[in-house]
Parts: sequence; structure tokens; C-alpha cells
Amino acid sequence: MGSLAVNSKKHKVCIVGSGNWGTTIAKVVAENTQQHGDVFEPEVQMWVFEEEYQIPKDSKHASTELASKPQKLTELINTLHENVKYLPDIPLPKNIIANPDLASAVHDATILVFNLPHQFIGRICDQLKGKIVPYARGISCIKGLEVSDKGCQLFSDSIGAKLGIYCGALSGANIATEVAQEKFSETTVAYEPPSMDSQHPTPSGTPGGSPHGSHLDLTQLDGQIQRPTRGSQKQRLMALPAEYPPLHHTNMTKLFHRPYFHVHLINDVAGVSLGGALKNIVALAAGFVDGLGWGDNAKAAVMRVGIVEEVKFGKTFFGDSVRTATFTEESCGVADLITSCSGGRNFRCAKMAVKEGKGIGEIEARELNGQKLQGTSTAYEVHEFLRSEGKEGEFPLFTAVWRILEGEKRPEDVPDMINVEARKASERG
Ligand SMILES: NC(=O)C1=CN([C@@H]2O[C@H](COP(=O)(O)OP(=O)(O)OC[C@H]3O[C@@H](n4cnc5c(N)ncnc54)[C@H](O)[C@@H]3O)[C@@H](O)[C@H]2O)C=CC1
Ligand SMILES: O=C(CO)COP(=O)(O)O
Repeated sequence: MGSLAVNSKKHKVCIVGSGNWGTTIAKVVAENTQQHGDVFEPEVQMWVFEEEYQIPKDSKHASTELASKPQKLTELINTLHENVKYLPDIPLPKNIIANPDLASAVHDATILVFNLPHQFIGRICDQLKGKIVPYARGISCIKGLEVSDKGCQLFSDSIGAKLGIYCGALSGANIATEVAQEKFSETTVAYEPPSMDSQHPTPSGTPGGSPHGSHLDLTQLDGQIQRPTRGSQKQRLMALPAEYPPLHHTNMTKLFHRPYFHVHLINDVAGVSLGGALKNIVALAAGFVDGLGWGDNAKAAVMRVGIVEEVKFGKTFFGDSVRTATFTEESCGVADLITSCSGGRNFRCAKMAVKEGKGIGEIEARELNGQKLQGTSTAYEVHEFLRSEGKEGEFPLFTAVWRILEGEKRPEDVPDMINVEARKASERG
């Protein structure tokens, strides 16, 4: 049998996850796989954590047979072309196939888009081992961090290490429903094409990209044999076979960019991932002070300290490759902080919790219909990590949020807890 011709195969995409953001990204990707048939197979598999769902009485589908009793969510999605539970009232492209079977959803997929609440990804990766093609590439849309006895890891790194694949990250100021409604937004994708950088120098001569990490050479080819990942792990990556179109920045842009969803590709995977994870803690703090009725200046103060702590966390624990500009100039940094502290779920639930004098978990269960807050668990995980590093005092806002969640402090105590100058003065005596 002769070998297959270069680019004779197309990339098959699977979205691993189907919540509010998972379904939105499936929609974005499915529109693009239809448009760019030269690079991608049109069908997009979406793995769904199966559950029974009763269409509510006020739904536009209430008069259909499907509403007579609870139905499998996958069947509802595939029949109605709508994720009635997690993304209601948004028509989905028909080339999205909801699949409850993880192994069959990822079968032969060369691009895996990980998009589910961060607390579930570890178990999913365990189930994926041995089920994916060894030359698959990943993108993590997850906003969270993996804290374990190994320290604090980015999900792009831990997914990459567990599955033996390269995994980049996508994060931005992207409240899912607004993106699904095709209201304009921007996002940041960090993807360092796995290539022997020395063999494919960029015009700047900088391995992996320009010194500013943006507007990179779009002609670098995926398809090399070995590269270290960030973090401590080194792994061998299998080359993407030549019959697939290369997965360089141009083709990654084709996968995610829409007229309403503008993609900016950079190389700072750690910066992109940290901005998305840590802003969820800041959004809780913003919700706490807003819940007190303290107004926009108080919220702005919390956001200012929040971005300072985000940058400091990145530089302290992920080294100098983390770029301050990723936080101050990209959608995944300051823009995500702003949108999340305005209309995000963490902000809204924290605000309601303070206003109603209730626990945030109770509000989450009442308000979110199965969607998951990421900020509360991230606040605990980051606190555990900071304590193990002896650095809680250097991140007063992150620590303040944890102390409020623990019930040790009140939202009213936030100004004192983040008043670093006053604390320094009192330490000086
Ligand atoms: N919703 C949003 O506006 C945005 C969310 N993100 C991030 O995207 C990630 C995914 O969030 P969403 O899609 O919004 O999820 P979501 O908050 O809608 O969570 C619900 C999802 O979790 C699944 N699930 C429940 N129990 C599970 C289990 N035991 N195992 C596996 N899955 C289970 C549900 O089936 C459902 O798909 C998060 O890290 C979030 O921070 C990022 C940008 C925007
Ligand atoms: O990440 C988000 C917007 O970019 C959504 O934040 P929430 O999870 O707080 O809704």
C-alpha cells in the first residue's frame, strides 16, 4: 500500500465537555469546521456527561413530546440542536454530535478541546489514557489550576503530561452566553506549535515566537518529534503525520476565530491560563464588596490589587517566561477580570450571598441550574498552595477571599486585609 499524500486527511475535532462554555465553544468550532473543510472534518463530536433532563414548563419546547418526561440530555441536544439545560435558546449547528461515550467521542480525533469545570478533568484524563490518537493536540479552555502534592500546575501542562500530547490554552473575556449570542468579544489562544524551534526559526530568531509573544510566524509546521513541556515534565511527542494539514497558528486561528469572536494567538501559555484561573478569586472579592453596596470605587480597588497579585503569582511560581503584558494587554488578563467582575457567575453569586446573608454554595445550587463556580474551589486550592510555599502574606487579596469563605473574616474586612502599607507600618512598630 502506498503512503498517503500530504494533507490528504482532515483534522477531526472533539470537544470534551458540554456545559455553558463547552457548548458555546462547540458552536464556534462547528461553524469553523464547516467553513474550513480544507483543514477539518465538518462533524464535531461533543462529549456530554450524560444526565436525564426534564424540559421545563416555560421552555419553547414544552409542548413537544420530548417534554412529556425526563430525557437523556444527549438525545435532547441531537434532536433539538440545542443544549436545553446548559445553553438554552441558542440554536446549535447540526454538525455537532452530542456523545455520552467518551472513548467513542475522542476516537480518531486529532484535536481535543478540553472544556469542563476544572474539578472533573483529572478523572476524564484517566479515562482518556489509551483512547486517543498519540499525535493528538489539545487546547484547554479550563479556568482553574491543579494543586496537588506536585505543586501548582496549569491544566494545559497536566493534561499534556497525563496524555502524552501537546496542549495549549484558550482564555479570554468570554461570558459564554454573550459569545453564544454572537455578541462581539475577543479571546487569547496560547499555542506553541510543537516543532524543533531551532529548525524553524521565527523571523525574530526567537525560538517559539517573537520576543513579544504575539503576531507570530504563521508558517511553522507542527510535525516534529520531541520537545520539553513547560514545568518539570519532559515528554516525547509523536509527530503529526504528514497526511494531516499542519497545526500552525493559521490553522488554530481557523478553528476558533469567528467574525464575533476574535482570536489573538500568543505563546505565553502560563500567562493565559493563570489569568483565567486567578480572576475567578478576584471576581468573588468584587462580588463581596459590591454585595455590601460599596459601589464601583471599592470594586475597582479590589480589581487593581487582583491584577497585581495575578502577575506576582505568575512571576513567582511560573518564572520569567510569564509576561506582564499578557495580564495587562490581552483579553485573557485585564479584560477577563473586568467582564468577570461585572457579569460573571462568581461575581453574581458572591454578591447575592452577601446581600442575602447566605452561603455561596447555597446560592450556586439555587441560581446556576447545574453550572459550577470555579472561584470558590480555586480560592481554596490557591490558598493551600500559598500556605505550602509560606507565601500567604504576599497575596493578601487571594488570602482574604479564602478567609471570608472560611468564615474567619467578613466582607467588611477586605479593605484592611488588602491594606499592605498599613500592615508594613504596624510591623515596623
Ligand atoms: N460559562 C462561562 O461563561 C465560561 C466558563 N469558562 C470556563 O470553562 C470551563 C467549563 O465551564 P462551563 O462549560 O461553563 O461548565 P458549567 O459551569 O456549565 O458546568 C456544568 C458542566 O459540568 C458537567 N458535569 C457535572 N458533573 C460532572 C462530572 N461528575 N464529570 C464531568 N462533568 C460533569 C455538566 O454535565 C456540565 O456539562 C470552566 O473552567 C469555566 O471557568 C470560561 C469562559 C466562560
Ligand atoms: O470566565 C468567564 C468570563 O470570561 C466567566 O466567569 P464565571 O465563571 O464567573 O461566570
